[in-house]
Amino acid sequence: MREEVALSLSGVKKKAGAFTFGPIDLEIEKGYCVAVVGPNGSGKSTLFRLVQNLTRPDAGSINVLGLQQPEQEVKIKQSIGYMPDTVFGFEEMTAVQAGNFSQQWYPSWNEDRFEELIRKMEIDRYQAIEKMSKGTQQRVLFALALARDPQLLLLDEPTANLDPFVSRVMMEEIARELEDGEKTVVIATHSMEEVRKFADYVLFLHRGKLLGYYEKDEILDSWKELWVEGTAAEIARTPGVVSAEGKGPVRVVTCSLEETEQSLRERGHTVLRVHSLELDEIFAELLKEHDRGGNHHVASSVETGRS
Ligand SMILES: Nc1ncnc2c1ncn2[C@@H]1O[C@H](COP(=O)(O)OP(=O)(O)OP(=O)(O)O)[C@@H](O)[C@H]1O
Repeated sequence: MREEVALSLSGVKKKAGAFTFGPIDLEIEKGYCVAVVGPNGSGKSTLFRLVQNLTRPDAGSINVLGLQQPEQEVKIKQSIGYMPDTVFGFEEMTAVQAGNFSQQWYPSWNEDRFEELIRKMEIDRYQAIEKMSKGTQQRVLFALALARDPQLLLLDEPTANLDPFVSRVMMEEIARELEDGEKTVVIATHSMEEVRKFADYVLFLHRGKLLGYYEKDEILDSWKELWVEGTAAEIARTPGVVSAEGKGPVRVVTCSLEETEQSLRERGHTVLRVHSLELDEIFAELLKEHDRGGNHHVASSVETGRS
């Protein structure tokens, strides 16, 4: 049976000055955590803004939890807990005032949860948000997003400016949100620790384009670094090989370990060692490949679904 879709983008495109987002086709299933990773300016925040109709697309359609943008924008907003990367709209309020303001708009608002988060995040209840440090403002945004008890949480670099202690508390709270598998959580992040800890899927963005949408465990299992006897030129043509560099032994990066190993063996190459790659190393390889003009992993990876 087809799993329910939390978020679907079809042919979505947005031009903003010199930057073009998309066109992007994407489906995120309900109940999973997706990490959106990409260099500065790759379009992570733009994606979040498009989903909420804070930015209007030039083309394409966006569906959130079965509701269509922009026709059902209000219902969509009520189902989303959005933590933006900066405060906007209620800077003069205190955290408590911002909470009171929010609960008028969000029927699922959970005041007990808000109070709990204020306490755990050590937020000053009576200080104006504009007077708070950047990190404390982030804590408020986080508490406001989670207290909405949303079906879809969009977190834009949640721990970016936080000290390690609060960062840890926040990560525990994110883990708690994911516990019952009911919520869909999308996190834009530069933190590979967050990706490792939470993500079921990883969505790679680069210059507004989708470089790939992968199941995290699958990408970690299939992308490997091999050290192989032979020459880079002959090994480069092996199925699955993304790059082959150096001489005796050759450093090979594959996106399809089994296929590459089998093919190398059949052609008489000895694989000396196989190493795991970190997600940021895989991303760097994807970027290099994209810049070389090859993006043959993208189409298949976007279709990759949970079995
Ligand atoms: N309102 C706007 N008008 C014009 N350009 C914009 C606007 N908002 C964003 N951009 C541009 O869109 C591009 C993508 O920005 P976006 O904030 O989505 O990237 P990001 O991946 O979230 O970056 P970061 O990791 O730095 O947060 C950038 O080139 C940015 O300058």
